[in-house]
Amino acid sequence: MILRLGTRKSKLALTQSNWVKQEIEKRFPDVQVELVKVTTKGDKILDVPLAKVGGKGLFVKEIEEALLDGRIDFAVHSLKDVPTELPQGLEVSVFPEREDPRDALIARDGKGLMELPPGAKVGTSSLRRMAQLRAVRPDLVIESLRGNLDTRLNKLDEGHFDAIILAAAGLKRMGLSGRITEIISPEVLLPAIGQGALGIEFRSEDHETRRILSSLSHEETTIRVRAERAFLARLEGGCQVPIGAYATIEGNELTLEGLIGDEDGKKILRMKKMGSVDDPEFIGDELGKEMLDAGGKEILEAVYEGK
Ligand SMILES: NCc1[nH]cc(CCC(=O)O)c1CC(=O)O
Repeated sequence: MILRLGTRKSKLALTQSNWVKQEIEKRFPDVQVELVKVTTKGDKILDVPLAKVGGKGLFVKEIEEALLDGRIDFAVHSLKDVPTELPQGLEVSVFPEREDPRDALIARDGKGLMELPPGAKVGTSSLRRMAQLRAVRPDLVIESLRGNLDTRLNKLDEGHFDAIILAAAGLKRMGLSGRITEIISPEVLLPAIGQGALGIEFRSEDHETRRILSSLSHEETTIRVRAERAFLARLEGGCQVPIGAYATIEGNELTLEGLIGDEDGKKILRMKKMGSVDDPEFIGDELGKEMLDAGGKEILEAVYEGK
């Protein structure tokens, strides 16, 4: 049997898709996974800060069209790029074991975040990173940095920046963890919702594909990302607003920490909620509600108005 896996063409997407292909073929000797390359809008617009392009799901829309058309059977996404609302008939419900969810600093001369000289130029295009960086190091000059991983590292190496911030997971998956000069603690930079996790998307009615993909599902990852994504759904935010959420599990207890900030890092609301691992959606939704009521709503409205 052949399963067609729709993938973006970036090196990271291909690495992730090939990893899933291998894992499936290892478990199901009579299944063959065939990669089908799909170009997304997010891959074409590489010169404009993503926040300005707007629109959720820039990296997934064309892939979802291919899924709905039946040109492909499933797709592997970086979960943090996947909006909470999906087209009718599709679902993202299989989550393999999460890679490192934290952000990483890559500095040209090996310095850590707090050792960067005053006024150092730091590249990132994520509003979440920008807001939190400005809160701890208001002196840094933060500038937009887009493009795939190689492009971003090249811009650092060419001297356009003193340091850049990237998700540790992408670097690790590509074998580039040697470039990391500091893994930044979630206490300083709360990660993006779903960062470091993969989400596998398929047609809800395709039971055979679901059965095969389910074998890759990782329980702890699934509980954590379900809580984080319920928080995101309550905030109705895409990755274009300064929000983050990070879930951890100890025993039967789930802790979810959420963040809502404004772009200049002047207002940052950070709250935590704990509960049972049995109901991650409840914890995510409740934390979202509590944070909106505690001033998050006003912060988000001001961010949206500025656009
Ligand atoms: N928004 C881009 C994006 N989407 C997924 C990753 C890689 C890490 C991951 O799987 O979370 C990245 C790059 C980055 O943020 O540095």
